[in-house]
Amino acid sequence: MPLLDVRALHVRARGTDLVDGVDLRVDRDERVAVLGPSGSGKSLTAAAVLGILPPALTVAGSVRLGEREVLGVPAARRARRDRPGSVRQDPAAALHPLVPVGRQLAAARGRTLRTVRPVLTETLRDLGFRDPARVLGALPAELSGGQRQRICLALALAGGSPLLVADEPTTALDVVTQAGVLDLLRARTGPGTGRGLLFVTHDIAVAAALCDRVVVLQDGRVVEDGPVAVTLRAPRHPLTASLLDAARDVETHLGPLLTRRVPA
Ligand SMILES: Nc1ncnc2c1ncn2[C@@H]1O[C@H](COP(=O)(O)OP(=O)(O)OP(=O)(O)O)[C@@H](O)[C@H]1O
Repeated sequence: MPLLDVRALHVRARGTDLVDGVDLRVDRDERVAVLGPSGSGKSLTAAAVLGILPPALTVAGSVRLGEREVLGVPAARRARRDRPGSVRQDPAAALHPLVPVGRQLAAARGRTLRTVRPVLTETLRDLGFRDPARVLGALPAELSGGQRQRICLALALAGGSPLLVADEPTTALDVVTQAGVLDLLRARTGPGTGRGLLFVTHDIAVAAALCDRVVVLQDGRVVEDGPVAVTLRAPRHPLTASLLDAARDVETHLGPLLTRRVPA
């Protein structure tokens, strides 16, 4: 049984289908990229899975987490196991600004900081923090953007759901920090971890580097769905081909710069 099974998902605003019959699934140990241009319905699809759609939007279809139907159930009314871990583009917005990071991480586990301090210290060390004690006592504003995003990843992992939904989690980060967050996502989800990842991005290079399968959206509809290696080698839909061409253009321009050596 898939971790996530979305069938014929519709999200509507005032009679217009913004998401128009999306089917997608994420299996255990699988990383799936949802790729598409701006406005194609990626974030609304992710929001429907997470239960965070604005109330003015109406939904139809089915979103199953394991065997449980959750479509239309807001995150706040869901059982903990039905709240997928969530990593968003803006980590500052995902964290309470006035509560120390350690207390937020403990609360995500439904515990007090005192009882889970050793586990959290270990988790933060695993996520590359050299000074976990300071980080546990810090307010989000006292951390860098990349550190905050790693805390959001820790929060997402602490929730207990085997499914992670990441919506453009690296878009706001510099390339070095971006690579670090992608490495962590690669290590914590996918083959051998028992976890699945739904990864929303407009960046085909990031999708290719991280995910096993890619689902391409255009105007709220799935236009292509297949293994990353096959789909990107031989795209069947013109949109996928044009996204690939754009990525190749960047590579053509960057290639000479990347191989140029700094003179000694
Ligand atoms: N609350 C809302 N009310 C009405 N329309 C909305 C609402 N939220 C999003 N939309 C519209 O729905 C469409 C899909 O939006 P969505 O945010 O899912 O796109 P996206 O593919 O994630 O784009 P981006 O990459 O720019 O984030 C867009 O045309 C957007 O303007």
